[in-house]
Amino acid sequence: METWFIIIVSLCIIALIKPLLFHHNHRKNLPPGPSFLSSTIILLTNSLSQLEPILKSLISKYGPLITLQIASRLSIFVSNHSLAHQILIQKGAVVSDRPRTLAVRNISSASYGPTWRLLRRNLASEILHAGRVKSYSWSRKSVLNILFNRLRDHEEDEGIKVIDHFQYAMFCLLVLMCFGEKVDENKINEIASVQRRLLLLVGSGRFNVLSFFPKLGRLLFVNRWKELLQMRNDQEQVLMPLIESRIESVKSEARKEQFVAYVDTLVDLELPEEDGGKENGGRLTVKEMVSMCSEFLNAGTDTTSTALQWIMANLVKHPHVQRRLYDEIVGVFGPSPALPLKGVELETVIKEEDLAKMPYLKAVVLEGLRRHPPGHFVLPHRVMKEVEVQGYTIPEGATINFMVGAMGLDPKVWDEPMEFKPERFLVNNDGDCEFDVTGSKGIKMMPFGAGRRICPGSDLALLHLEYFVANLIWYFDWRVADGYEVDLSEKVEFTVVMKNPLRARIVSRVEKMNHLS
Ligand code: HEM
Repeated sequence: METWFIIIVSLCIIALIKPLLFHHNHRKNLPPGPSFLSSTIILLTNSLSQLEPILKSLISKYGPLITLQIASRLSIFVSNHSLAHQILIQKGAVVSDRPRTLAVRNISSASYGPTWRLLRRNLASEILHAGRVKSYSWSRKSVLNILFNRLRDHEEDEGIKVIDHFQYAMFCLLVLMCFGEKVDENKINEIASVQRRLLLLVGSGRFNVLSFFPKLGRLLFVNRWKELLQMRNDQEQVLMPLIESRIESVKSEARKEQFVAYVDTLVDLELPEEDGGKENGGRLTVKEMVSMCSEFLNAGTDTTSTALQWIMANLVKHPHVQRRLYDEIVGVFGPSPALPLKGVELETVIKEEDLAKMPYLKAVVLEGLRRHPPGHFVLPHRVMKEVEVQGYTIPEGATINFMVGAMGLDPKVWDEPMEFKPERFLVNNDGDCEFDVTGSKGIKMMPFGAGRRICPGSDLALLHLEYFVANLIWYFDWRVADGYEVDLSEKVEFTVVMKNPLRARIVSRVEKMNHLS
């Protein structure tokens, strides 16, 4: 018999006994949900994203606020946008912690407190503020060139599997912002491979038991624990030399004038004393910087390339939407320029400061994020102080999860929610695109979360998406590859990706011959 089976049975027994011992006073007033035994099995055998279909059937039985319980740990699921607003915005101060997970130093898993504030403020004010983002605009143009060259290598193909190129391009971009260096294709592939392995394994749910029961899990699932350590070790082997080389080169006066990379901002951070600040003289260790850089790379690559693929798939599937977007671009910037010879830099690109002139482009990107948010859940939040929601009591220590995917498709909020209709985001059908993606006044969808833990990279992500979509459509006509159908079925990896990746036939809008003549 499999060891994991014995463990699950034992955990189920603990699950049955422990709540009776410790939580009988709260149980009466908890949001409804299935029994401890069902909850335990559901939570231990699925990753958060794999839970979605099970949760949808539980919602139809119990309503939009559900409790699942495993041992003494409560997981609450919220599928309704106004409840999400009530909890994340109105009661944000008490739900902004994170559950304790496998200890790594980064922003997304930091407890709500001084260290989280320091790390998040550093990212927001040193890297993601508008001025700094603008200083990286040369890197976006450079990566657009890389992407175009890769696509043109396959222009004659029957159908290009574009996701590989999107992922590669996003990695190039984020690696540049993170380490400040252009690295060669082999190195990018090495970084991408080690980062994706980590993401996919964590996303598979195999490490859930280590997160739920960190001490017991390490003892009982020794091999799984070793596998995780090995992966972290591999990651350190790849990222540490890049960090160390950047630190060394910044020390030399000659490099000081160059642009600021994420690593540069981590070097001088002083951690609060109560959170390990005494070790290493209050500074982050290089291993901790590996975790921080890993978070930066994963947060900005997988999510954005997933979203880009979904958007382009919809533009291929709905030629009238692509046409309208193309007309808008031509209306603002004129006819598509000719592609330069391969290997020659693009002279003309749509500049990022001009993206704001295109409301339909913005609407297309927002519709992509509504219909296919890369994450169907935000990261779990931990309740810091007992809180009342809709007459129920959610106790301190409970975990709250928000069902982003379900909110974007709620027929009570969205007309024909399954359809791809960017115009729903336009005021008066063809005016401006006005939509508050932060949800601070009210939540209709929340692809970036909402409240104090909202994604700090949302503006950068929207810029990347608008910039790449606009330039890809200005230069190329995107068509369905022969013998292929755009299939919008989903598959859960770390993000929710296309089950059958997009294969598109990409035709340059202006023949190269025109340019040569
Ligand atoms: C389309 C692209 C992106 C999507 C859909 C996305 C979505 C999200 C979501 C749903 C969360 C969790 C919010 C919560 O727990 O309430 C999050 C957190 C986070 N994201 Fe993003 N994100 C994207 C791009 C980026 C980029 C480009 C960066 C930075 C380079 C970034 C950095 C982060 C960080 C550091 C957190 C943790 C915040 C915290 O715990 O305080 N994300 N993101």
